[in-house]
Amino acid sequence: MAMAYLAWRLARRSCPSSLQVTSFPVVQLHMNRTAMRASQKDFENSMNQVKLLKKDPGNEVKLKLYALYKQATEGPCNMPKPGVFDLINKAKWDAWNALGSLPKEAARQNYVDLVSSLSPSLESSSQVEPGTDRKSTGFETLVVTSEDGITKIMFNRPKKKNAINTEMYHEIMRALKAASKDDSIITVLTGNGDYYSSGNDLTNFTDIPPGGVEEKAKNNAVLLREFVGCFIDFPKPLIAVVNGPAVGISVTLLGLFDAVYASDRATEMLIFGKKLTAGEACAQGLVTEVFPDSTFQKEVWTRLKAFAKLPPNALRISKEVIRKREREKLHAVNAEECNVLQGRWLSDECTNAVVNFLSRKSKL
Ligand SMILES: CCCCC/C=C/C(=O)SCCNC(=O)CCNC(=O)[C@H](O)C(C)(C)COP(=O)(O)OP(=O)(O)OC[C@H]1O[C@@H](n2cnc3c(N)ncnc32)[C@H](O)[C@@H]1OP(=O)(O)O
Repeated sequence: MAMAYLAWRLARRSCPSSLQVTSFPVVQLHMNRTAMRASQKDFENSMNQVKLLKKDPGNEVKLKLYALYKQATEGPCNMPKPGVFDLINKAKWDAWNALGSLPKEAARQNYVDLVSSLSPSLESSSQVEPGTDRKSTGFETLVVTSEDGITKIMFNRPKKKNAINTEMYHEIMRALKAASKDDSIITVLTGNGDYYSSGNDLTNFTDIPPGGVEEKAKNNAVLLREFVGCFIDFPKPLIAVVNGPAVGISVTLLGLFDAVYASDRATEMLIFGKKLTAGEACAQGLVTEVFPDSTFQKEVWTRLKAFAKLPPNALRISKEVIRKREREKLHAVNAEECNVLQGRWLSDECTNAVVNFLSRKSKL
């Protein structure tokens, strides 16, 4: 895909000088959390978060929280059953009693999960204890976490090399919109597994609506325009942590990030199907800085943590000043390219390329 204007912008981008670093293994932290049961600390953080709920979660959820809290701290219900007219205490007793012999640890985990699922309705988490790791649920294709001023949006289809299917396009847009409004200072996109992303999921082209391929191409153009538009308009510093190879739309988007850090394991496939190494992409201004794969995560996250301590308003305003002149033009180019692509998706060349890929492993 030739995005001439972006390519021109990228060619002007220079690699900034090094910044100081400290240790910040965010990825490891996240993996440990998911692999283990909720700790007492997680439980206490969740109790604090409940106090910050902006919206009333409703009686059903409050009863569930009460019951899980009692079960986690005292074990199975040990109170005499209240009388039928003591409605409130009876409802609480019923909820607790319904948990039966659920172990304390499981109740603690369920409590943490339940609070985590309520996180979109949390009050500004600037009031949340520093260092608290909040994980947003409700995403099928992403893992979204917020910690130490950094919202991390991680593509999470590693078995498909993080190919972007229709659901993932929508979820990325949703995550970006939420990140633009949350209390994080910077937003990071990265990939889970050995790829950053293999670009558009080519099976997207096989799901043909009743209006046929023309309707499909039109829908794709609308989706792509909105998707790229979210990146053009994103108000906070946006950083790509390119952990492995990047292909197609995932490369094109890099031009809309404020910094792109790449592992030297990353290769990018660009115009004319040429593969660029991360070093070559850096020399061309597409990548800000390249790190050896062995130290990539540690060095990059350390640096990002330092960024996230910078004054948030100054960062936002600087981005606005730098980007506002080009935003209108980028939207115009985006609209034009989506129109062109709508036609290209109906071409024999595109059909053949998709069929060739899908028929490699008899996916057709
Ligand atoms: C709204 C529409 C927007 C359109 C604009 C966007 C345009 C683009 O992004 S164009 C670029 C599209 N991407 C590609 O053409 C890449 C296709 N993939 C590959 O060439 C290769 O898979 C690879 C080089 C990325 C990796 O090769 P390899 O290491 O040999 O691994 P596999 O091919 O076995 O892949 C593992 C697994 O993942 C599936 N997969 C990988 N990429 C995609 C993809 N882009 N779409 C769909 N599926 C993908 C692959 O089929 C394998 O699946 P299984 O066979 O089920 O294991």
